[in-house]
Amino acid sequence: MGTGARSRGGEAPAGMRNGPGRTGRDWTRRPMGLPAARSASYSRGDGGPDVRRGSPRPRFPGTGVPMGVEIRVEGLRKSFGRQVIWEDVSFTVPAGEISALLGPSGTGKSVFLKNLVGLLRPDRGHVYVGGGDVPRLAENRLYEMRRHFGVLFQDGALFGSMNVFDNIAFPLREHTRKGESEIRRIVLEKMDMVGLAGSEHKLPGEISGGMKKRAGLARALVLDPDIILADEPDSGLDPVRTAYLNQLFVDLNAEMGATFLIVTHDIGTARVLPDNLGLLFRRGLVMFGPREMVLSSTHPAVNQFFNARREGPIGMAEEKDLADVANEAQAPLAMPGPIPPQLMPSDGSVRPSMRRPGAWLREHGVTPPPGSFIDGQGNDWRAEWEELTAARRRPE
Ligand SMILES: Nc1ncnc2c1ncn2[C@@H]1O[C@H](COP(=O)(O)OP(=O)(O)OP(=O)(O)O)[C@@H](O)[C@H]1O
Repeated sequence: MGTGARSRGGEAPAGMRNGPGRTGRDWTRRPMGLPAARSASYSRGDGGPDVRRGSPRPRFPGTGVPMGVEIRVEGLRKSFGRQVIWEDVSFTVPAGEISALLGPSGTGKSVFLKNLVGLLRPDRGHVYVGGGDVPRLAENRLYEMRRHFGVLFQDGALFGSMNVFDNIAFPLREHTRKGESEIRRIVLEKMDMVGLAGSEHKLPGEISGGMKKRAGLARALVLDPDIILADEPDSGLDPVRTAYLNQLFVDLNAEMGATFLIVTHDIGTARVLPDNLGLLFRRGLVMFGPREMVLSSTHPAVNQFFNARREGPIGMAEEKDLADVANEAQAPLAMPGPIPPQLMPSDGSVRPSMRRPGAWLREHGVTPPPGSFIDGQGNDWRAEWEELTAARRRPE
């Protein structure tokens, strides 16, 4: 894949350093009560540059990689009739980074993505993207704004009667005045990127679930979006296909520098793929922040969810009986599982937004859970990082 240079593998970016100021942690101590946080803010700016077409995209410092656009969400609330889905959601999806949003079924993750692109309107609140506030954009500006998003829907959302090529070409024919030869060049390039070369003439009914997802992803990429939203891209995929898809996201982010927000139920994906993690629960955003912050958290819902445990406030029907939660509160605190090394681009280069393993923990005086950063070969990535990345950084 591409030639863009990138080299900043280092500490957490400035705006991400405002996590809780904790000191060394005793893993056996239960935190005082259930934190009731409904929102988390890791704002890195004012909504980013104006991304109307024609303005040059900023680049990651010291690299040739263009940087995507941040999404800043403030005080968002959404209900359907009397059903409040979530409220007071505030956080920033950092530009050019990979973020993942998780939460028990029905907590409104898909509804949240639809609010970001203006397919649904919130009751109140703001979604700032590239100088505009999505819920308040007039229809023509909203149409223009959507060109900055590439959206991968759960099932790929392909038109059954069109072959793969025409499905992927659809946004180019709909949104641009490009000629057919230019469209062909772009479509084949994106098909190649997602490993679908040679499948142009197949109908969606003739390809596997994984191929449909990749076709949906190629279609999301054809307008060179600044932001890619993916709604459960791994649903229905076997673990091997999921691993390939995750690697593809990492490689695409390394190549394009776009901002990725991925909704997933897959804890394995959440633990190794993103730079940032968020959890929706109890009609709000419980936590959003750097992967190491979330995976080392002892917040009961966060700890329970990201370690896939039964013990904690999340029950089968979203919330547990309060008596059960009170009983469990007597038990010693379950230690977060080891934080795995983050997935590297397949060419071994360093993505601009990747942080040195353990950087956030060290900066905040948090002891890593035992066994953290050890890969399948037994290498400790905190020790190996400098050596490995120095050899693998691409020249500018
Ligand atoms: N257009 C709509 N009208 C009314 N209710 C809706 C609409 N869209 C979604 N909902 C409701 O909003 C809630 C959240 O749905 P959503 O699909 O966003 O959940 P989710 O977290 O993505 O779930 P899952 O993980 O199971 O995919 C559900 O109760 C759903 O029924």
